[in-house]
Amino acid sequence: MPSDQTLSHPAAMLQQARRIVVKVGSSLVTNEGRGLDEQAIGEWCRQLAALRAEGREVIMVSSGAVAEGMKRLGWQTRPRELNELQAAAAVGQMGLAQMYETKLRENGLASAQVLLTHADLADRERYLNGRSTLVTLLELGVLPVINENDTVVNDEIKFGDNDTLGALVANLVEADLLVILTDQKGLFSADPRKHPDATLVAVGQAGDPALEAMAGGAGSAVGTGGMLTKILAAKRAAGSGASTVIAWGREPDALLRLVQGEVVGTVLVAPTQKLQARKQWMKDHLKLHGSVVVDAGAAAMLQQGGKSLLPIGMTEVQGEFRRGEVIAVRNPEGVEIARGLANYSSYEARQLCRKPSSQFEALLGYSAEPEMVHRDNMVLSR
Ligand SMILES: Nc1ncnc2c1ncn2[C@@H]1O[C@H](COP(=O)(O)OP(=O)(O)O)[C@@H](O)[C@H]1O
Ligand SMILES: N[C@@H](CCC(=O)OP(=O)(O)O)C(=O)O
Repeated sequence: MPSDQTLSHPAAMLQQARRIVVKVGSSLVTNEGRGLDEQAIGEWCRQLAALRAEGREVIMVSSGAVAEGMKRLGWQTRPRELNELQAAAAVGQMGLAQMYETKLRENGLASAQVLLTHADLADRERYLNGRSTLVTLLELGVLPVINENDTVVNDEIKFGDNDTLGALVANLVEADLLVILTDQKGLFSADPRKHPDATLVAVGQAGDPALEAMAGGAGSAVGTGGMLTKILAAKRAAGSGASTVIAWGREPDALLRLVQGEVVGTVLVAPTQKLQARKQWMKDHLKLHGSVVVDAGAAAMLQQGGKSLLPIGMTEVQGEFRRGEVIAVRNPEGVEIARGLANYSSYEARQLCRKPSSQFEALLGYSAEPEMVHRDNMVLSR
């Protein structure tokens, strides 16, 4: 549970956020459907560059492809046919990517376009691939700009829900903070478009069912998820220990003020810390598929050194598993000391036992990660 201290004073949590996912909705990005809002995108990119300069890692999740595509195709009303929505998304995504690339470059940042589907993140192997690509981009100082891959899926444009994608990305990279920028100042006690006397919620606990009751559907013609998907996204993000902020996208310096500890909009604090959340997730969601036995040196590196497991320390591979499945790591006595996601299948792992990474390419025919289980995907057993 967040301490009462964090709930009443979330400043320290905001200041300490190192890895941040920022999501902006269609209505903001496209000026309520009137076309890409160059000034607003430029403003966010300026702030993102400032966050990077402070050493924080940032990922942008941006909607707006359908709305921009409709404008480019001269469509006044949102089509009902899914294939037309998908076509509009394909047209609009070109403009969206181009605009972010230009504005980020103006602020000295390299960018990358990443199009994802929910199914990509549900599949264990693709999850690892997606995670490793995003983490590599962050390490390279490149800012990933993510949207749904609308060409091949249509659930998202049907339900219009990039808020969920933002939360899934926060889960994927184990972000500290998810910031959802929208066209309202935050979560109000009721939809402010219908209830002008509604009051702004400053701080709450992610996952609190009372918040869901306050949230209504979308208020604009281009936004689709409304506040409920944002509240549910906060709950989902909290599953990996990320807190969520819902704030107005045109609030001056919103991102910069947040990381200085100011409560801007609505701050929904995650009830569990990242490490606890990761342990819980491994326990709840994943079935154990096999084990690797390691030598005493490797066991010590894991238990005391805080290191990843390298194949050179492995002595035996037990059971059959695929890349991305959960395996146990056992010490020479057979006692489980850790659990984590395997970077290699059991077939590959048997070839890599006791081998240094310099030989992986010759043994497997391709070069891949030096670790059998990366530290970020591992929890120590007690
Ligand atoms: N309790 C609430 N507080 C604030 N906004 C709400 C609430 N309930 C519903 N809304 C509506 O949600 C809209 C934001 O969602 P949406 O239009 O999907 O935006 P976006 O494109 O940013 O995802 C607001 O314009 C507002 O009308
Ligand atoms: N991925 C699509 C739709 C996503 C969407 O509508 O989300 P949102 O505006 O955040 O509620 C797009 O870029 O238009």
